[in-house]
Amino acid sequence: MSNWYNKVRQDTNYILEAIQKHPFITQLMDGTLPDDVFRFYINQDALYLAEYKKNLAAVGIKCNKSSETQYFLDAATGIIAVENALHQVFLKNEILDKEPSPTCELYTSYLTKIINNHSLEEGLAAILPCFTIYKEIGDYILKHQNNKDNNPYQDWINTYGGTAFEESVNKATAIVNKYANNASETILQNMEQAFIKASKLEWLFWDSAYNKEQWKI
Ligand SMILES: Cc1ncc(CN)c(N)n1
Repeated sequence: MSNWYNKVRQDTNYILEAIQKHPFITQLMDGTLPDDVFRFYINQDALYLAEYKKNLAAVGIKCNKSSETQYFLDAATGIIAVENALHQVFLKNEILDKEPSPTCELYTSYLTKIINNHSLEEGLAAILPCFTIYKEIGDYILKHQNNKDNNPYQDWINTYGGTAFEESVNKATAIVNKYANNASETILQNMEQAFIKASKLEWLFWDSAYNKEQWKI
């Protein structure tokens, strides 16, 4: 049985490497990322997750098996609740800017478009990098950092490098692989395009946070 995720993971390796080398991630890893940049990111991430949660539920509802639907509904409440709690560690109930950055708007709108207007398989492929890339980055930082005792961003790193997140990522990946196994050649191509686009949007999200992206007008 072929493994769809392993193939697209290889095809998008260059995006993952670009994320690993991005100053947002290198400075997060060595603990020197400016506080205002991280807070900008957390703020935008809170806005992103509020929409992503709905997208997970929408994909889940379209799935054929009730266990798959249940998984995505649980993820929409469970994982997102963990991430929201993580945000509070850093934001400390500070009032959030309610305006999504252009990139945040682009990423959430892209997912909503694919999920609502395209096939279930493409929707599944589009939501997957949000799981897999964060796990990869969490694992990567945990493996390469040498400051676990005094990195101000350690709670963030531990969340995405942790086993609870890993289990959830593995389940999501297994569901997407299952649908890919039964998909036509055209659908497989569309799935790959959606996975690539969402992976690029992950890179863009960190880049936009690093530059504290604003609406130009
Ligand atoms: C933009 C983004 N992508 C992914 C994740 C991990 N759920 C996140 N918190 N934010």
